This record gives sequence, structure tokens and C-alpha cells, in this order.
Amino acid sequence: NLLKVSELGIETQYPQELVDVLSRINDWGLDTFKVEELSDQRPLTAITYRIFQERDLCRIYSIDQSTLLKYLLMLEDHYQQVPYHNKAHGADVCQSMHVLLNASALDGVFTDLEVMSAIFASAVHDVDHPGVTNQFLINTNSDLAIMYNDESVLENHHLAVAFKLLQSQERNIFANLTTKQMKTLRKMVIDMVLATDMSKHMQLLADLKTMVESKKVTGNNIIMLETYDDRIQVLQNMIHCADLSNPTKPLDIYMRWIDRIMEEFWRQGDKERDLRLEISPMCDRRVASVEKSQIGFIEFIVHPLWETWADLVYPDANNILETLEQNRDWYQSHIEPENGAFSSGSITHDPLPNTDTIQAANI
Ligand SMILES: COc1ccc(C2=NN(C3CCN(C(=O)CN4C(=O)CC(C)(C)CC4=O)CC3)C(=O)[C@@H]3CC=CC[C@H]23)cc1OC
Ligand SMILES: [Mg+2]
Ligand SMILES: [Zn+2]
Repeated sequence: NLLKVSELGIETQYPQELVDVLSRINDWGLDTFKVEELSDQRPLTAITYRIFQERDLCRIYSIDQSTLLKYLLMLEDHYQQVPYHNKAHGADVCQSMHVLLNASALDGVFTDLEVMSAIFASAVHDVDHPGVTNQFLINTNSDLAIMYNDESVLENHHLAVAFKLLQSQERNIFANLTTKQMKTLRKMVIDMVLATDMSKHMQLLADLKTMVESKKVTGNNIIMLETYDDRIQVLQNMIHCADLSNPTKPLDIYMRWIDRIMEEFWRQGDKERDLRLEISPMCDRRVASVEKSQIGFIEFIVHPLWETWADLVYPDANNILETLEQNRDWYQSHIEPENGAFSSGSITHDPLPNTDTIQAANI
């Protein structure tokens, strides 16, 4: 149905359904999996192209639509077919960032160039991810770890691939930016993608808490960010929040991300077992407790970050925080009993064992 190609950017047998799903581009909880299915496995191109249209970025930066499509399709093809860190995750983080940028507490705060940088950084932030962690790459003396001297190995690689793909004139979406604009965009994109390295999490959160304590707002509650350091710190926390947004999405969508990340972790654990390496946390499929891992992930990492973000942009992220807490409570109340034997007395039984109880006991 060629009519839709120009509007959607990609060919699809389901143009109307895809247009309908993408009409939720500004909503938290857009179904990235549905876009993946309806876009003929092109979620990153479909979503990012739609966001560029929504924000009029092609007009603002004189980006030729066919150049944008060529870059996005090439970028999407450079995401590896791994269970979680694939093109669907890239699309999801990009769309989540797009929604976070629309917080009314940030109204008019960021320049077009900062917005362009944030959308681009999110779309590229995990490109060519091999489906294993930095620690694994370091422990196995991988070429990537040697290349980047064990420092933010994956994140440096994602950036190098993303900018390399821009080097061909037919894919250079930033061809019409001034030299100064390109310099600034490149610095901000590097700073944002490097901030998605989980080893930076504690420092990023500490700095965000300090900013919240000393928050300066205008008359109508809009955050004031005077220095580059303040501005980039907020953008870094935004991409980090978007990267850690799975537990804040509707439960059915959240569960599908869990299935993907656990399969990716378990495959790494399988490799570690074969290599006689210590199996990383949550990576041993033989002793997994998915519910406990999610509760720990939310308690230690996701909730502290989102609680602080929600303070900064109060009350714009209240619904997101609410969903996160509902999802956490759901997992708290659905902790699977230890595999096999019942732990004595710790499980309350319905008068007649229902099917869950029977399954849980592996009867
Ligand atoms: C949907 O569920 C998940 C989605 C993404 C991730 C990622 N995890 N990590 C690391 C986060 C820190 N980490 C931990 O082990 C932290 N942690 C827990 O998560 C639970 C625990 C084992 C009980 C205690 C604990 O210390 C290692 C994994 C990444 O680096 C990935 C890449 C970038 C962002 C997040 C992503 C995890 C998910 O569920 C666990
Ligand atoms: Mg990453
Ligand atoms: Zn990511």
C-alpha cells in the first residue's frame, strides 16, 4: 500500500492498524511490541520516524526524509537479534524519552538541538549490543574490552557505531547542521549514551537528588537550568529513566520485557557456566527467581530513580510512579514458593488447593 510509505516511512501490509497504534506516540505505555508486529519488524524506524514528524525535526534541521529513512533503516539493521537489547528496546527507549521530554515542568526548557540530541541518543543508545554485559566482555578479554580499556565498553561501542553510520553522505541526517551545532550535538549525545552505563547509576542519582533539593523554578513551576552541566545532567537522567522504564509500564507490557531480559541474562549465564566463570546475578536459569529479581531491581534501582525524577518534575510523573508501585506490589504478592518442596507454613492455602498452588508445588 504505497500511499502509506511516505507517511509511515516503511512498507506494511497493515498501514491503517500501524497508523492507529502510532497515534499513541505521545502516550506512556504505547505498545512497542504491536508496532514491531505491524511494521514488519521495523519498530525503531517506524517509531523514530513518527517522532521526527511529531516534533517537526526534518523542517527545523533541513533533514531530507529519504536520508532520515536510510539512516534509520541502517541503524535498525545494526541492532543485533538478541532477546532484549534489540531494535524493539531501542524503539521503546526512544519513545519513552519522547514522552518524558513533554513533561510540563520542562515546557520550553530544552532547545531544539537538545531535543534532537536526546531523541537521536535514545534511538542509537544500544546499537550493535551483543547481549552480554560489560563485565562479561571484560572477563572474557573480548576485542571490545581491549578496544575501550574496560571503561563503559558497550556504551562507547554503541556511540562509535551510531556516528560511523552517519559518515556516508546518503545517510548523514545532520548534513545541514552548522559545524558548531554538530559539535554540540555530538558532545550531548556522547554524554547521554555514556550515562546509560549502569555503573554510573549511583552518581547520577546522587546528583539528581542534589538538584531536586536545590530546585529552582519559574513562576509557573518550570525548572530553571542555567549551566550546561545542569542541562546535560537532566538529559542524562532522562535517558537513564527511559532505559529503566520497563517496570513503570502497564503490567502486560512490563512482563514481556522481563521475559526478554531474563532470556538474555540466562544465555549469558549459560556461556559463563560453559567457560567455568562465576555466573552473574540473575543469569543462572537453574536457580532463577524472576519475581525476587524484579522486586530487588525495583527496590534497589528503579524506584529510587523514578521517585527522584517524579520529585523533579512534580506532578507530571505521578502516574508513572503510581504504575511502578502497583507493579512492585503485584510482584510482592506473587512471589513463587521455593521450587519443589513447600517451605513449612509460609504459604497460606485456600481451603481447596487452586491450580496455582498445584503448579507451584510442581505436583
Ligand atoms: C525488565 O527487567 C529488567 C530490565 C533491564 C535490566 C538491566 N539490568 N542491568 C543491571 C542492573 C543492575 N544489576 C543488578 O543485579 C541490580 N540488582 C538487581 O537487579 C536485583 C538483585 C539481583 C536482587 C539485586 C541487584 O543488585 C545488574 C544488571 C543492566 O545493566 C541492563 C543495561 C542497562 C540498563 C538496565 C538493564 C534488568 C531488569 O530486571 C532485573
Ligand atoms: Mg545499554
Ligand atoms: Zn538500553
